[in-house]
This record gives sequence, structure tokens and C-alpha cells, in this order.
Amino acid sequence: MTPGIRPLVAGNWKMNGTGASLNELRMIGNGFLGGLDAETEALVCVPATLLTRASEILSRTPVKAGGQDCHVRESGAFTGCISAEMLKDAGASHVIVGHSECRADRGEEDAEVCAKASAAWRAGLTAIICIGESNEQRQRGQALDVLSQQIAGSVPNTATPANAIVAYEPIWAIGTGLTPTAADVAEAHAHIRARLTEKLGPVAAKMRILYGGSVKPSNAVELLGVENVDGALVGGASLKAADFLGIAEAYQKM
Ligand SMILES: O=C(CO)COP(=O)(O)O
Repeated sequence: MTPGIRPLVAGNWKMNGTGASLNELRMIGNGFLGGLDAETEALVCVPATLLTRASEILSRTPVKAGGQDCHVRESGAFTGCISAEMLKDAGASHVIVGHSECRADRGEEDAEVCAKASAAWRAGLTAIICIGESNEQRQRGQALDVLSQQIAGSVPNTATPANAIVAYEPIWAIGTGLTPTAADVAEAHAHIRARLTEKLGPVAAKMRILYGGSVKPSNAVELLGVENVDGALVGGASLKAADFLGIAEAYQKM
């Protein structure tokens, strides 16, 4: 946690969910409506196919709906792609950019991630910019250097706490049940805060830095309580309302 920063618990449904899953989303929305914790912000990034319905369901709750990726261009001959403007039109408030699964599957480089963050702002969305090292990079002792490079290349110089959120997702922790120790998370997040401050100046003190990778109710208090961890980006555990709400409840136990 960082004093003065309102934490964000964000779900990333990835390529999961059809209309039948919207009941879980309804329960997530109702959980926050029931006064879960007014100090905690919540967001669920659903597949684009569900965005219109999700944003309609969540519009009666404090929970926001987001997209999971966007194209850098506003429109054009890009079959199968979705622009930030389209996500905004469908009800998104945020979009994830640079997720390690997109970087790996589509060969996405830092410069493209940076352009996607700018595209998000053009459309009026907040960009959640993902960074994180692989297991090999960690074993070679390069984790912090990788984070420095990704921040240099993926975070636009015009990023502010209002339009950008950084998510630290060590690739080896995603979907594996493995998590870094609290000390490792603290080191990575302090490093990210320091590099953001070098790049953006004092505003970086107010920028949210989320942790992502195998967050679940049972480890949320430990991980979210770490200094400079301003919320979570949750994959698998965001698909079940009880788990997602259980993670958000961690803030009431601190
Ligand atoms: O990639 C993630 C969120 O973007 C994390 O996924 P898991 O929570 O399933 O490990």
C-alpha cells in the first residue's frame, strides 16, 4: 500500500467468459454495491465480446469494465483488431496493454506497448501497462534490469497517475500458483517506483503500481500489504465472484 493512493483490484478474464459468465460479474458488482470497501476501486477487464453487456450490468455498481488490449490506430483495415475508441464506445474505462501473453503471442515490443498506451489516452481510457520478467531472466539476475528497460520503452513520457497504471506481473507467477516472496515484491515495486520517478518526476509518487501473478484470497493480505503495491491485477481468481471479492476484502483486514 502507498499512503494517499486508493488501491485498485482489477480482474483480467483473458479469453474466458460467455454470456453465462455474466452472473459472476453481477455478483462482483453487487459485492461492491454492498459496501465492500468504499476506499477500494474495482475493475473487471472482460473479453471484448462481453464488454457492452458487462458495462451495462456494472453501471449500477461502483465496479468498472475494461478491455484487455487495443490496436494503436483508431480505425482502418486491421481485420480482427479492436481500437481503444471501440472499447470506449462499448463502455470501457480502462484497457490493459503489454500483457506478457500479448507480448509473447504477438511478438509485441515495448514501442508498440507505448503506442497502445497513447492510443488508450486518445480514446479517453486509462492504460494499465504491464511489465514483468521471465523465469530465465530472474535466474540470470536480470529481473530489475528487465523492468527498467520495459519502463523506459513501454511507459510514455506523458504518463500521469490519472491516465496510467503500471502492473508488475512476473511471467513465471502468472497462472502457476507461484508467487514471489513479499521481500521480492517489495524490491521490484520500489525499483519500479524509482524508475518511474526518474522518468516522470514527482507525479510518479501517486501512480498506482499493481501486482499480478497468482493472487488469490489466501495470499492477498500478504501481497497487497507490501509497500508500493497499490492493488492487484487478478487472472484466474477474477472469474469467480467469491474469489475476486475475497481478494478485495484483504484491504479490510490490514
Ligand atoms: O496475468 C494475470 C493477470 O493479468 C495473472 O493471472 P493469474 O492471476 O491467473 O496468475
